[in-house]
Amino acid sequence: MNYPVTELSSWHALANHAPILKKSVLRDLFFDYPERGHWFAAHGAGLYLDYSKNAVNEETIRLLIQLAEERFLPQRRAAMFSGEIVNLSEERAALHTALRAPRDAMILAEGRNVVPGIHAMLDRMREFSEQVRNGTWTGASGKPIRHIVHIGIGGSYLGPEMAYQALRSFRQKGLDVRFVANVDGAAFIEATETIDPAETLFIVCSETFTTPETMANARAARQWIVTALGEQAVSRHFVAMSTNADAIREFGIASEQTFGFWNWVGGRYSMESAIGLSTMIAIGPAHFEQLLQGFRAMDEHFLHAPMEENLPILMGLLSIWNNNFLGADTLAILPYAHELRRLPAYLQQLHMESNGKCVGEHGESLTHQTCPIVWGEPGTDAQHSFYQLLHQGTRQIACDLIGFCEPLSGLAEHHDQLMANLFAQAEALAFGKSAEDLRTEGVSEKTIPHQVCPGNRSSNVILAEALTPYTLGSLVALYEHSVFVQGAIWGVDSFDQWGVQLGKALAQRILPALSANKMNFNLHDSSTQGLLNRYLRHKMSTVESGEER
Ligand SMILES: O=P(O)(O)OC[C@H]1O[C@H](O)[C@H](O)[C@@H](O)[C@@H]1O
Repeated sequence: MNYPVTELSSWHALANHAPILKKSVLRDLFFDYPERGHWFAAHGAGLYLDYSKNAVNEETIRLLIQLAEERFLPQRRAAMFSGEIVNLSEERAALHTALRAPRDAMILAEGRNVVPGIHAMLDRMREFSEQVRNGTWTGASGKPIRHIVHIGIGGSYLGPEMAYQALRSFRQKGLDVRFVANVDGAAFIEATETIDPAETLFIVCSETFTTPETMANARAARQWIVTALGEQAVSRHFVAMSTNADAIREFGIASEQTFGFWNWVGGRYSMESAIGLSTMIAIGPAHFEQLLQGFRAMDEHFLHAPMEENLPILMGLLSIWNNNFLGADTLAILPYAHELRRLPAYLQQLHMESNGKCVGEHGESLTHQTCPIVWGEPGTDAQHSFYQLLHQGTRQIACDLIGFCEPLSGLAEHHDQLMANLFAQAEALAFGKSAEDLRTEGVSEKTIPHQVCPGNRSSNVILAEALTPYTLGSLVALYEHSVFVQGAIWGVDSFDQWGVQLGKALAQRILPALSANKMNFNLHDSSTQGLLNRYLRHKMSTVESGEER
């Protein structure tokens, strides 16, 4: 397993095969094989994946599957699902799939079945959610809760916010959820300035319960409640999610209002754990169960579908192909659904924290490219900003276009227009527009070079019937497993994130100097010191002149 992927025979074969596909034109591939759109497609767990507009042929898929086998993907997949230690650097299992396992499943972590604990937690979440939703959980002054403020960052925030937006039409009316992640005080102020503390419940989410941003916002929230309602109100207005029960107790939140989870669930894989309490309160336990079923259905598909029909395996392998062999080192996530506008941000963390690594899981330096840069915006908005570069820029950019057959709004005509754009964009990316086409249309010779769209831009289209809790669960699990597949091929530890520690540590070193207005202590390089001095000079001058806002 510790063998560099670049030395495998399938990797060499793919490298030799790539120039043929680089030279091929998608137009010709479709011309030579008119049924291509039908055959280069797969479906499972409510999702349809059309990958025919990637620069691949049957030989490419065969070699990619060979690569997965040579990389022991089926064995690695089994190891993850069965609770083996797959996060080697932290010596942990990665058992997010257990979070959605059925009640009667048995999954062992360190010799103990984790499923009963997960369902006990889900039962408590259900009970609490119902109380908040039906008004029997009241604030300290007896008023029902109308506002939830979810405090957390990274994996303790991006999933819940994405799901809250995505499942807008399933939310309970009269109960809103706001999110505070950034340590910029503006985020807290914006979330709380128009709401009544007596009707507000804070959900503090942090796996470690030590993350400085989350702790600063939680302290601000505590102060906000205490100022308005008194110290005794804290217990009615706070709940917390963490693996660190001691830290929660120290913060002053009682164990009855604490929902734990486990260190074998990584933050970016935790939106269906207790971290999803705000989602459950917003959409209700029944819809949350459908979300879990969607996750579960994709887990089953990933486990059992043959590789050539397996959506996460195909997507993961295509990403490797586009990135490592065709040079498309960024991936644009383009949801054609207003409700999925936070999906690109969610998928950025999922991909880039998981696979943005330059060492392999055994500490060896890697010589091949790993995670693509993930970015994106919803269509059609993005068509009017960066699609110019997708169509005519100098780079190859892999695109995932995601759409739904049914509208969520009552505006059916809008939906046809939205989906027409999705289908058209995938077509335009693949086939472009040639000089001959333009000439036939009578375009002047002078502007032809500017109007030519070269085409041959790879894209996947993911289509589902409707954006429901089930579909969302399935979609998220599809990407989780695709990321796992890519990490397994590259040989990285997809479940640690050591790279985020350094900046955090340096910030903690700088903070005391800023708080104490201390200048010129030359602990830093000239650039950092210059910036600190400039910041402090301005801070001190505004304090002295009383100009502070
Ligand atoms: O949930 P927490 O412990 O507060 O961590 C929040 C986030 O911060 C860390 O720095 C990591 O980058 C993320 O993986 C994590 O999700």
